[in-house]
Amino acid sequence: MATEDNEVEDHRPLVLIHHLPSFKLPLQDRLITHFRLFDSLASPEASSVRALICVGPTPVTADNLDHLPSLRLVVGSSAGLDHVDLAECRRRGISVTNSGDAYSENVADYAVALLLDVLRRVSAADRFVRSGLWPQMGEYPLGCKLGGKRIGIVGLGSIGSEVAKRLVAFGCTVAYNSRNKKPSVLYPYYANVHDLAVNSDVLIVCCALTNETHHIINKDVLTALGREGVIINVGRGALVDEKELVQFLVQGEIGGAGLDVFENEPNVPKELFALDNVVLSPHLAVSTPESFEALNELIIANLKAFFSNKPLLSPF
Ligand SMILES: O=CC(=O)O
Repeated sequence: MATEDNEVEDHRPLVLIHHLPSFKLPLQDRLITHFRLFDSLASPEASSVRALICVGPTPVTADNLDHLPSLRLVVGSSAGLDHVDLAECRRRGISVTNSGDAYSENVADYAVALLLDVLRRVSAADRFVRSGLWPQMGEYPLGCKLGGKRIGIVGLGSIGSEVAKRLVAFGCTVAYNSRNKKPSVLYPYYANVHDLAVNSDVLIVCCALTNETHHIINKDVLTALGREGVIINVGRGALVDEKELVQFLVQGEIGGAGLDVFENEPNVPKELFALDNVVLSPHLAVSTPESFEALNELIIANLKAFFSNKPLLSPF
C-alpha cells in the first residue's frame, strides 16, 4: 500500500532489542528483513511495542516493564532466564520464551569436555609442555578414566538429557535429580541432591537458577561427594556455593572442578588459578556458530508465531 506522499508503508512488526552495552544479539542483522528494530526504552516506540528480545543476561525488571505498557512477549536469547522477572511478566500477561533446544547439544558437549579435561588433566598437561617442564620433570601425574564413573546430573532438562546420552556412550552410569521424577526416564532418580552426591563420582550441574536451586550445591553436598568427587557446572554460578567450593578445592576435600559459570562473572576467585585439578572457562558452553544459527531461527520463528497469533515455539 502507498501512503499519501507515495512512500511504501513498512509492515514489519516493531521489536525492541533489550541489551546491556556489552551484549549483542548474534546475527542480529538477519532480523531486519522481518522486523523493525529499536533498542532504547526511552524511544517513542517503547509505548506501543508488543515484543522484546532480551539479549543474554540483560535484566528485565518491573521498572523496565513500566516503560512498555503494550508489551506482550519477552523473547529470551538464553537458556536460563534468572535475569527476567518472570513473576512480574506473568502478572502483566506477558509471555516469555527461552532458547529452547538451540544450545542444548553444545552445552552438553562442553560439559563432557570439561569433565574429560578435569579427569585426564588435558589443560594442565598442555601447560606442563608449554612451560618447558617435560624434559626436566619427565612423567606427568596420571589422570583417571571417564568410563565407569557414576554421573549425577542435577537438572535433567534438555541439556541434562544430552549430557546423559553422551556419558552413557562413554561407559558411565547416570542418575539424576530434578524437581520431579520423570516417568519416561529410566535413569535412577534421587529426590535430593545430597543423596545423588552420596551415590555419584561426578555431579554435573545444569538446572535453572531459581530461589529453590540457589546454592543447591552446598557444603553438605560437597562433603557427600567426597575427596575424589568432581563438580562440573554449566548452569549458573549461584547454583554452587562458590566460597565453599573454593575452600573444598584448596583444602583437597574434593577431587576437582570444571567451571564455565561463576557467582560474580567475570570475576573468578583467584585461589582457583593455582589449582591444576580445576578447569576454568569464561561462560562459553552455549556459544558456537551453529548454536547461534539455531537461536536466530528460533527467535524469528517465535516472533512470527506471536505476531500471527500462533503458539510460541519455546515457551518458558
Ligand atoms: O548461559 C547461557 C544461557 O543460559 O543461555
